[in-house]
Amino acid sequence: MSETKPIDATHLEVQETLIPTPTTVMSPALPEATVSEGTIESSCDEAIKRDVEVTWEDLIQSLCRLQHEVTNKGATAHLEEAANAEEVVDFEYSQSSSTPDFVESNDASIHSAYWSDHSASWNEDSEDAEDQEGRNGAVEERGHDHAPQGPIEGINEAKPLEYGEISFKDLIDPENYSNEYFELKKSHLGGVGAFAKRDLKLGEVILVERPTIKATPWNYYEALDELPPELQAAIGRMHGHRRSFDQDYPMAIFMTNSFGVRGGSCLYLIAARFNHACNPVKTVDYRIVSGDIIEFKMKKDVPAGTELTIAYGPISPAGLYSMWGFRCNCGGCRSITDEEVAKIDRTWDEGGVW
Ligand SMILES: C[S@@+](CC[C@H](N)C(=O)[O-])C[C@H]1O[C@@H](n2cnc3c(N)ncnc32)[C@H](O)[C@@H]1O
Repeated sequence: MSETKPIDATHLEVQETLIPTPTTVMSPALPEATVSEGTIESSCDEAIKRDVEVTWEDLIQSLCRLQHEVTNKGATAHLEEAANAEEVVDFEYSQSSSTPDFVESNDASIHSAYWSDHSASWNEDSEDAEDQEGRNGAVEERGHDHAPQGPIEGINEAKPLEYGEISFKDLIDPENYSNEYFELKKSHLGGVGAFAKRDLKLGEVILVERPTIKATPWNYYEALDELPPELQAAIGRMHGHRRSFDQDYPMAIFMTNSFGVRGGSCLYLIAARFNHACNPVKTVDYRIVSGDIIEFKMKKDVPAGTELTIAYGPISPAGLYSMWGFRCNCGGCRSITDEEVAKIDRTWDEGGVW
């Protein structure tokens, strides 16, 4: 088990705006962010309602709108910046993300984001813009005092770990990771999940992690090649949901598990193991600080043994099915119907969303 101790992270710079979600949306030529201030609906839902196919353009447009809704003022600038640079724009997985308060604040059915916001704020429950600004300003003070930290036993034992650095020993065996707060083990939701080892309290920071890979879909394979074989093997064991027939498994792993950050997507071998629950039900918020360090904080009190969940982003149950391949049954959302599933499956049969 990794040891933890309070850390002094006041020097860390908090990232301005982040979109948390384990999902990344590729957009070499990013569509202009046509935004509305109204209710957020995913393109999948919209398409289903309109009885039309889900198209790549629908999805991108909807996510752009979501991003704007979530980050309010900040998103437009981010999108424009990304478009100018022809960058990938990621929507955290909400393995996205959601900006501060982001996801949750905007749509009851959407849940804050897995791969969260580009902002310093936690993707927790809604707060008004003024409050968010205040929180952003106060981030350093309130910040990292409970965060797990090294040194940790194992290969790196002699060298103190940086803030959020997970030991190599843990990274090459992530399925068995455990710290003071939670352990990874088999989940009834699917695959591996994170479970509270003791009663956890609202506000406790339970995980801080640096990315093992920070990349875009265009340089992901090179980044993967540069890792030690043990880390490549650990990544190769992760779950990957293929979103189209021409997506290979390594890319599916990256897309299923990475969180969008400014300028790319980050793969965190521990954070990626948290399963999804929609906003009202999720128990953990997350945010990105210093560009690419992810922090998970308890959103509510939970008893020992509870599976800990984050929201994969501002996304509907239909979107979750399309992007991550599961039917959300968290109790906090309207479950996707068999008819909707069949419609999305037909879209895949005809070539996938993107
Ligand atoms: C980022 S991974 C989460 C960790 C994953 N369970 C594992 O074993 O590595 C996302 C995948 O976990 C599963 N998953 C996450 N949340 C789920 C949920 N609420 N219900 C069912 N499956 C879920 C889906 O297979 C999804 O594609």
